[in-house]
Amino acid sequence: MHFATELFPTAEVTEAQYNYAIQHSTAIAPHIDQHRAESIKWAEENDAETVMLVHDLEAQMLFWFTRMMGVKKVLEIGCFTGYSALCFAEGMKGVPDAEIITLDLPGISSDFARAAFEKYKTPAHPPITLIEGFAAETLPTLAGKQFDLIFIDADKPGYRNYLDIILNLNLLVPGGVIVADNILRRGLVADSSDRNPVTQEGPAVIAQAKTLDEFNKKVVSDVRLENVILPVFDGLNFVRLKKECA
Ligand SMILES: C[S@@+](CC[C@H](N)C(=O)[O-])C[C@H]1O[C@@H](n2cnc3c(N)ncnc32)[C@H](O)[C@@H]1O
Repeated sequence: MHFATELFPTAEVTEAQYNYAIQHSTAIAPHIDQHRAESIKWAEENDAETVMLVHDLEAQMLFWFTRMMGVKKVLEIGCFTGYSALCFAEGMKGVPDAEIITLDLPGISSDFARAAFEKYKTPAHPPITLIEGFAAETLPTLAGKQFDLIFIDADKPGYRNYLDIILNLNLLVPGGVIVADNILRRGLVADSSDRNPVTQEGPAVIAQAKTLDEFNKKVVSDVRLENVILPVFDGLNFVRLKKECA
């Protein structure tokens, strides 16, 4: 049985299922929907890629997941316009001493994100601090801090190094979870043969997928970690640091 094609028989049915899931899942707060619309408009006007934003349903999932885990401290690698960071903030609304640190390169998307964090902040939401610079350089400056949830959604070739830094500097609390996005990269990680039409985009996308494969292999073979990869959106790897590693 071809599991995926049985469950998602055509592109139209898949789209309909995603829309159904969005409509029948707890709605995201209106200001986050508004920020998504503003981000898309901003991206179109500034020649940035709207595809960078997490999917609407993924936004609902990040909010829900933050709530479910009772998260207090979030680290995000890859802020872009701040959309996913606002989802985490909503998930931690009302949680005492909660905080979010998000990393990205200096530039206009970071300026836009910072303005949004200011615009949508309330006394009930945790503060969001955006640190600009190459994540490989800014991550080590967080030594001494620990996070319950780390969302990796930046440059794909960097994932493997970010994981090493996180583990070497104990940035993840034992029992904490890393959520790594895009780890199946449009199917290329599992199948980069000619069967996958994405390969026609050139060798760079295949090389990028190879780095994600290395990340996934490192995760599953590291005895300190336990994980599950879900083939939803562009692929999510949920990675938990075992408690006995404390
Ligand atoms: C997919 S977007 C993040 C989207 C965001 N999580 C959201 O859904 O709202 C990836 C971001 O990673 C940033 N990025 C790329 N390379 C980076 C690096 N070396 N260090 C820090 N950030 C980087 C990009 O500037 C971009 O804004």
